[in-house]
Amino acid sequence: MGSEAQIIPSINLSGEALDLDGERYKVLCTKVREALENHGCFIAFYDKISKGLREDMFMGMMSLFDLPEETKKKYVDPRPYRSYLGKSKIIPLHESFGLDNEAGDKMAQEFTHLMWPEGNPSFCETLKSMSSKLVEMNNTIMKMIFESVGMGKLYNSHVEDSTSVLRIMKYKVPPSNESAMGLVPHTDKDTLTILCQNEVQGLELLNTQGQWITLIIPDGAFVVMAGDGLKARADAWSNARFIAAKHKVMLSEKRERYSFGLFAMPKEGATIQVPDELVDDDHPLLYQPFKFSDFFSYFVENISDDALELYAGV
Ligand SMILES: O=C(O)CCC(=O)C(=O)O
Ligand SMILES: [Fe+2]
Repeated sequence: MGSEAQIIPSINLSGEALDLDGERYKVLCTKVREALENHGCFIAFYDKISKGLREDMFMGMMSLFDLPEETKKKYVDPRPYRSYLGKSKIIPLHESFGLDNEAGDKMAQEFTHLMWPEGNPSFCETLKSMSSKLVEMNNTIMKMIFESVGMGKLYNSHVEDSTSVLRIMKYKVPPSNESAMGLVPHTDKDTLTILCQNEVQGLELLNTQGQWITLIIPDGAFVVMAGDGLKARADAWSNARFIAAKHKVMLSEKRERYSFGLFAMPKEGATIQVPDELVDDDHPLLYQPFKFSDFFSYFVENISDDALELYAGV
């Protein structure tokens, strides 16, 4: 298992690496693209998100999940994967919140006010700072992907068309000595996911040989994963073929696992459509044009591993 895990590339996206001159920056962009083409995933080091900010985030998350169940249940949002989820029959060890970044800083204020009516200004600031830095990281990676597939000119309109959700998660310690499912196998439906965890491992990836491998994520590193949205979009931009990483969470440690992540996706109403000039015999159309939000609703109603193929596949 361990040696398999090592094949998932680790990519240094620190300030210095991003400041490389033209040729070396291009090499880095290629590394990002190839990781997403070959594995749907890579481990990223990103120093613009400091250790202190990560620690503040996990501290705040611990006090958030320690709040009474009735308080946490007050967080309700009609859109999927936002409302507080706890005590689920399918994934009883998992608890989560999904905060919409569309509302910007207001989201952090309203959320912290709802959870702590007396206020929690420090966690509010941490949430604002973390979500804006994750959005910046997401944009940096998306720009590299666009440049690597020769579509740099589409990057600005992509940013305008995108939104994101910040998900905050806790996994309880499994009740017996055996490992237990924290989150069922799935691909993310979004464009790109960036995850960060405390020191408790548990994320597993289905590799291209069909084996589950445990990702050993170094302290402070991030996991970047392509979702179904990137798979479909990359096809539409340039016939690029990315893998949407299938993953799950398995818990075996005697400590609670905390993770948070940015899920970037097209805004409501954005359509994914391959331009005619990109379709030829060598690059046949893979997906019919579709509205991302309609696909997402379809997925929520018909949970399926092959939702993208079933919904939009040619
Ligand atoms: O907690 C994690 O590390 C993974 C979370 C995840 O896969 C998800 O929320 O889609
Ligand atoms: Fe996921």
